[in-house]
Amino acid sequence: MNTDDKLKPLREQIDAIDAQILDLLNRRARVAQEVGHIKAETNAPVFRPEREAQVLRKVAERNPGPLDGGDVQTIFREIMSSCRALERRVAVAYLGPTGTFTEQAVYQQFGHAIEGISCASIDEIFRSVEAGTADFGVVPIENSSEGAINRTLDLLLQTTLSISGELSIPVHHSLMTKSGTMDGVTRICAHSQALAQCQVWLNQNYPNIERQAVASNGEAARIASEDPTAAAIAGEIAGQRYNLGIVKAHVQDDPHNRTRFAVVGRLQPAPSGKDQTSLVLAVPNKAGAVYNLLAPLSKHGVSMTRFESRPARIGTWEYYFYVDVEGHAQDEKVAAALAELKQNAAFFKLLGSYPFSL
Ligand SMILES: O=C(O)C(=O)C[C@]1(C(=O)O)C=C[C@@H](O)C=C1
Repeated sequence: MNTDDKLKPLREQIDAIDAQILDLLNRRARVAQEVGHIKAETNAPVFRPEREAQVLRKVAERNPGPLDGGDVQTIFREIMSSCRALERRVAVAYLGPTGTFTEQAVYQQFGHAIEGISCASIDEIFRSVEAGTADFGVVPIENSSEGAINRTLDLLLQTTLSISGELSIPVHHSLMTKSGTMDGVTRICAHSQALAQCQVWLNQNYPNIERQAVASNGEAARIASEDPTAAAIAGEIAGQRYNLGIVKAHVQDDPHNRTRFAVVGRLQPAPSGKDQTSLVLAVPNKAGAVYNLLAPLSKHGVSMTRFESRPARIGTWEYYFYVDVEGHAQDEKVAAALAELKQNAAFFKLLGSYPFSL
C-alpha cells in the first residue's frame, strides 16, 4: 500500500469527525444567539469576561489530551469569540497601526471575531472608549524589562473607565528592513520602549546608527516598508504585515521579555472564582504611612501581587501607589480590607476587579 492508500481511511475518519464538530459548533452558536436575545431584552453586556474565564479554565481542567491545554484554550477562545460576535461584535481600541503587540494582546483576550479600532496613542485608546466609539481598550501597563508604562498609569488615575481584564504576552523583537539587510540603513526606528528593551544589543551591533523613537513598533515597520534607509525593531507579525525581511530575530536583551496589558471599559465583571483587584492609593508624606496604609491587607489575609509607585507630579515628594491584590472587591475579606484601606488613605481609587489572567 502506498502512503495515500494508508492515509485514506484515516482522512475519512477525520472528515466524519469534522462534520460532527461543525454540527456541535453550530448548536453551540444557536444557544449563544438565544443568550444574545435575552441580553438584548435587558440591555445586558455581551462580553462577560468572568464567564469566558470560567469556560476556559474548565476546558483546560477537563482536557484529557493529547491536545495541549493552552492550545485547547486558544481554540475555545475563538469559538466563544465567534459565538459572541453573533450576539454583537465588540469594538476594541488598541495601539496601532496593525501588527503591534497590543493588537496581538487584543486577539489573545477577545479572539479574532471583533472589530479592531487602531489608535495612534494610549491617550486616544482611553478617549475612544470613554466616548463610546469602542467598547473596550487594550493598553500596555508594564514590561518585564522596562517596568511600568507611565502614561497608562497616569491615565488610569484620571479615567472614568475600569479595568475589566489583564493578560501578558511574550514580546520578541526583530530587526527588519525592506531588503532584509542593513545595506544603506541610516536610522533604526521603534517605540521608545522597544529601543530601551534592545539597547544592549544595539550598542554592541549598531552603535553608530541613529535610533529614532516613533509612536509604535507597527509605525516603525510601516516607515521601514516605505523607506529603504530605515530599519524597524518590531514583532515579526508587524514585519509580515509590511512585507519586511528579517535582518536579525530576537534582538531584545531579555529573552523572557513580556508585556502586561490591561483591558479598560465601562464593564465591571462579576466574580469568576479566581480574580484580581487593582487600586490606586496615596498617603500623607509621613514616617510609617505606607506601612500603616497596607496593614489592612495582611489583617484580612489578602495577598498583594503588585506594588508600583508613581510621583504625584504636584511638586512635592508625594506618590501614588498602584496596588494589585488577589480576589474580587465583592469577596468578603477583600471588601473588608478595601473599606479599611479607604479610611486610612488620603486618596483611594478602585480601578476594577477582573478574572486572573490565564
Ligand atoms: O454566557 C454568555 O453570557 C454568553 O454570551 C455566551 C458566551 C460563550 O460563547 O460561551 C459568549 C460571550 C460571553 O462573553 C460569554 C460566553
